[in-house]
Amino acid sequence: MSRAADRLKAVLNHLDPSLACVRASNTSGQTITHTYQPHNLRYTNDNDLLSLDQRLFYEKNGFVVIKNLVSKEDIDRFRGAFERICRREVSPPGLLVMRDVAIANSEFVPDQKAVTKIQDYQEDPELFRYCTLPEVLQYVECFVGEDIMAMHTMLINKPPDAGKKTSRHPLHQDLHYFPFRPVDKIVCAWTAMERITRQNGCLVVLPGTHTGTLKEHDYPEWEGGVNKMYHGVRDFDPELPRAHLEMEKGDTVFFHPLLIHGSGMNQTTGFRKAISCHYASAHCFYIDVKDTTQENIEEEVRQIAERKYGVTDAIRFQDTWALRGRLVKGERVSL
Ligand SMILES: CCCC(=O)SCCNC(=O)CCNC(=O)[C@H](O)C(C)(C)COP(=O)(O)OP(=O)(O)OC[C@H]1O[C@@H](n2cnc3c(N)ncnc32)[C@H](O)[C@@H]1OP(=O)(O)O
Ligand SMILES: Nc1ncnc2c1ncn2[C@@H]1O[C@H](COP(=O)(O)OP(=O)(O)OP(=O)(O)O)[C@@H](O)[C@H]1O
Ligand SMILES: O=C(O)CCC(=O)C(=O)O
Ligand SMILES: [Fe+2]
Ligand SMILES: [Mg+2]
Repeated sequence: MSRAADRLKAVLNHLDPSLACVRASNTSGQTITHTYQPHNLRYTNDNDLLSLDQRLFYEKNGFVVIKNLVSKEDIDRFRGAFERICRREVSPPGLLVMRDVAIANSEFVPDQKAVTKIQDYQEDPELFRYCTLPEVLQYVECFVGEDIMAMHTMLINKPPDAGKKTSRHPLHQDLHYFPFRPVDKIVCAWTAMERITRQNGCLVVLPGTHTGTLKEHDYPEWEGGVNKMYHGVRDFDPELPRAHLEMEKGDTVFFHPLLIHGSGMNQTTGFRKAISCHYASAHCFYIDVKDTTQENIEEEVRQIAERKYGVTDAIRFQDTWALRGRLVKGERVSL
């Protein structure tokens, strides 16, 4: 970032919000004038980590990619932990193993369906280390503040498409799954565990959609089938510009829970891996989703809990989150 921008940032931090514009001099003594709109910086905090350009990018687009954030060594360790789970050498409590709806052969276990993702790895110490990495948390703090909960953990192992396009993830907003607010105090960290391209199904985002509202979600009408709980935004404007986020091993994208995103099919023979965690401020609060568009996902979670644990109404949707959430920094307040 330029010196002038640095100085502008310093000015902005001490500015009376009622002022309409600021003037600063650049290094050659010329006066530059910038319009200051306080609401433009509603999504990020200043902790001297994100540059002003990166903050403005997130404010405008709803995501920011940080190159080479997680080390290759750590990623190799996460991969090892994932393989141990696939080989059934370990079975952390609460872990959900999901197999692709169309695939019958696994990467590691013959005669088993391929693991397409594991979810809720909070009791696997090696995998959960990802959620506590200081290099990740320092960025998370820029979005949610100092008291941080790790709410939702996944390792996605997008399989080679079996020919039915079921390896796609429909366009969606993650907030659809979350009964907690405020929305701006939630952020996802998603780290590429290898080189991820359009070929193997990179993340696809609709920049700027984080400024909208939560939309109605349901299963897309795809001929080849859709994975359980992979709801998509019901009406989205197909003309909206898309950004295909091609990333290298270790690159990490932070994105807002209203940002519409998905991923395309994996047209390679390898399994495309990414590890992610959704963080929320520990000051967030639970909401009741009854009579909202989120009722349909609440009902599906209830059915799965019933099938898996034999519980019916004993556990509320909010409780399933309170049980899985883990404090990773500061103080646990209301989540
Ligand atoms: C920000 C958040 C974004 C997201 O989290 S989006 C995705 C959220 N996904 C999830 O929460 C994962 C949901 N998955 C699950 O709960 C389980 O994997 C699932 C689908 C219940 C299967 O559980 P298991 O009991 O381990 O599997 P099973 O082999 O006994 O099958 C039971 C019945 O489920 C079916 N099934 C299995 N995998 C599926 C799939 N991928 N898509 C759709 N249906 C699937 C399977 O055919 C079987 O059906 P049936 O009982 O024979 O009629
Ligand atoms: N009808 C739909 N409803 C919801 N999501 C969709 C629909 N059709 C496609 N998508 C999703 O839109 C996203 C972007 O698809 P797009 O075709 O732009 O990318 P891709 O398939 O990754 O790349 P490429 O165009 O190179 O094949 C993917 O997440 C895909 O799953
Ligand atoms: O890794 C991917 O394909 C995206 C997964 C995703 O967006 C999700 O599970 O919510
Ligand atoms: Fe998502
Ligand atoms: Mg496509």
